[in-house]
Amino acid sequence: MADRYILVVDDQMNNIETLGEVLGDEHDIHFALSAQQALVQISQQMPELILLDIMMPDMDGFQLCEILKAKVETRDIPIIFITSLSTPAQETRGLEAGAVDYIVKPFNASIVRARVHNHLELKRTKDLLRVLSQTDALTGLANRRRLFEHLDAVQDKALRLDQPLSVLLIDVDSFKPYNDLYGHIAGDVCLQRVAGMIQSSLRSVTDMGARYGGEEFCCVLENADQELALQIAERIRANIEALHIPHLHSMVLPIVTVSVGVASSTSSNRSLHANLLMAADKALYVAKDKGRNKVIVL
Ligand SMILES: Nc1nc2c(ncn2[C@@H]2O[C@H](COP(=O)(O)OP(=O)(O)OP(=O)(O)O)[C@@H](O)[C@H]2O)c(=O)[nH]1
Repeated sequence: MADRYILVVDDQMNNIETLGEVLGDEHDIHFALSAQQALVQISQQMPELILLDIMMPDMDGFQLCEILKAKVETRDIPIIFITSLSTPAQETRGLEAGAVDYIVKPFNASIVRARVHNHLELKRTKDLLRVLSQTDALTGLANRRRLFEHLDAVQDKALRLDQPLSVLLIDVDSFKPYNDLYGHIAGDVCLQRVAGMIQSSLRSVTDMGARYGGEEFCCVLENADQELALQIAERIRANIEALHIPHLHSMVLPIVTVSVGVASSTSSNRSLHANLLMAADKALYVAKDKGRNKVIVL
């Protein structure tokens, strides 16, 4: 698979070729002849695992490992040192720099294959667990934990880049009567459809939809001022209405509708950043109070 490759970093071409022969049948192998070249390649496409030599001119393997472990984007890439430096002190230094393993040359081909296999399995399991721990099981949207992590990150970014940031709080109207009339399982299906429509009404790269609570959703809109946030909120409201999911006991219409609270901040109004959710919640309350199926900004 193109997005699953192993990067071999070694200044000796013959070492790269040997590892290519050992692993090439089962893995996509890319190589870099220096630490600098490796950094460029990693910034273009993230490898699944790195096999790293230590003694290289300019920057050695220990330094490269430390740089990669210090960056959020690269710190989870497993690094295996593969080197002729064999003292316990050198091996300790490699493992303390953050490597998952340390293989001394000359190596045994089947042991290298087995270790690479094991570390890839471990990495894939960790990745899967991370995704599961950040995903809402019913709707597939981001869960609250992921939402708050994301909000922290985008708030910092908005301040740094001097960009506006908006959030939407979306609540399904009269959902208790929906459950009471159609049953809890139908209620779950309704939430899935609403979540799917929220997701597909957002901009793909800059927006995130999350399940905030039971029948409540939150969207984080990067680089969106109040005007754009209102447009997106209205699109979500109208698209959900257009699903025409029957709801004969709704106090609004005989179909499922949502109310939306909108809050926006600009970098000239920094104090709002911490309070965006609270402001959106107040706007949502007003949307409910004014009859539901509405988008409100205060
Ligand atoms: N089916 C289903 N129902 C849920 C889930 N989470 C929360 N609910 C239900 O959502 C309903 C929310 O009801 P309320 O908070 O009273 O609000 P409402 O009836 O939607 O009224 P308004 O929000 O004021 O329009 C409750 O009956 C919850 O049991 C879920 O995961 N599945």
